[in-house]
Amino acid sequence: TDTTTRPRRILVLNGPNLDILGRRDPAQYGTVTLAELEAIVHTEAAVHGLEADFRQTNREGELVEWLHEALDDFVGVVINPAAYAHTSVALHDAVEALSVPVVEVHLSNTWKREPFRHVDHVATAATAVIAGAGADGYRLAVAHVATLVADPTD
Ligand SMILES: O=C(O)[C@]1(O)C[C@H](CCCOc2ccccc2)[C@@H](O)[C@H](O)C1
Repeated sequence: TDTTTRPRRILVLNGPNLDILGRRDPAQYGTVTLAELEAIVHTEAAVHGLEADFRQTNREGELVEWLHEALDDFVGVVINPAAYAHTSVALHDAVEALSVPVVEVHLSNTWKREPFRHVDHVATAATAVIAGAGADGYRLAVAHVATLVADPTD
């Protein structure tokens, strides 16, 4: 019998333009970089005995295919869909297909910004949404997924 316990993994997904975070537009997103967000996520995941798989892409279909991995391979998902939150029914449907918790995060408070950011197709399928808390929102999102997936027998 396999007595080794496999680490419980969460998937942390980042959408378009988050790869240039910190290089431009400090007014909206501060000086935080994607690498700094990744460090925050790995640290918080470890606090809860979870392992985070942190990814970024500018391609909508890649986000859809990565979400499909959470059907079998992950206990929870944190996603910053970036601008695709405001446009993508495909991401809505992929999130809706999942049975594991999905927590959406936006660095900025999108409700305080341009009207075109007040549509959020991912939010209408997600378990929870954290917007406007900056980098701390990523930490909070990981902590919330940890709460939702906590094993009572641990
Ligand atoms: O607040 C967020 O996290 C957003 O998801 C960030 C997206 C933008 C990602 C970063 O885009 C940059 C654009 C220029 C310079 C630096 C980052 C934006 O389209 C969403 O409405 C809210």
